[in-house]
Amino acid sequence: HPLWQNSVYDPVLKPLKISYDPTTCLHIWNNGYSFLVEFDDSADRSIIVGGPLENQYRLKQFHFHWGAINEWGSEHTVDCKFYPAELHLVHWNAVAYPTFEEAVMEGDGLAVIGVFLKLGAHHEGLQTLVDALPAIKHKDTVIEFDVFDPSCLIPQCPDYWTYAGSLTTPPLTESVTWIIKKQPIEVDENQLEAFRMLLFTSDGEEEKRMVDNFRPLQPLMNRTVRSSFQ
Ligand SMILES: NS(=O)(=O)c1ccc(C(=O)NCC(F)(F)F)cc1
Ligand SMILES: [Zn+2]
Repeated sequence: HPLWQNSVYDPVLKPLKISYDPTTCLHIWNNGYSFLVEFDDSADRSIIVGGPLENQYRLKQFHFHWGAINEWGSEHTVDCKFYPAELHLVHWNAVAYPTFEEAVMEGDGLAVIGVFLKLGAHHEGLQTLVDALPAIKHKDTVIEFDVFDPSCLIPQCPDYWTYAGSLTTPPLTESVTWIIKKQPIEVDENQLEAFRMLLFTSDGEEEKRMVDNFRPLQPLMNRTVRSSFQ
């Protein structure tokens, strides 16, 4: 969604508090749309609270969206500008709902932190993920991933935009409180290229490179985007 132009500063918005336990990391896999790092969400061990949220939310997985070239790839824009990639950290409201699947259907069910990736310096923390990608080149391949702290992918700057939105892939349910960080993280060209080496296709099928796995921009309609900063 086009951020900034239609956003209004909300002084009531609190800082977002993020506390992840790196040992809740389970595995990294290629689901045929993106690559996901999944976490053990059977207890409140990796959670976010505060910001625009009423409850605390549990981390379930994170994944990315990216383009075939650096001119586009993100699912949100700032000043009409796309970033080459966007990270989504997906959390669910385990206080209000017994399962993730149920939370997906509720207006306050999910909270997704969006982080823009921009071309720049090498990102040490991301490299750990990049090194695992060749092992999950094909759809439905998975490798164990024991310890990873996703906080290393979230910029220090506390500023964010927030709005009530939806999943960006089917079933597109309107269950997401979006929290988009203003500051991007920097990654280098080799790291972006590593994303583009993944395949949408399974082993043995005709290879289709996993690129442009983003939803096209959607109209904001009558939604208000609030900013935590002036
Ligand atoms: N790209 S996004 O909006 O962060 C996004 C986040 C999560 C899901 C997801 O879990 N879909 C599976 C479900 F829930 F069963 F439907 C889809 C999209
Ligand atoms: Zn996503």
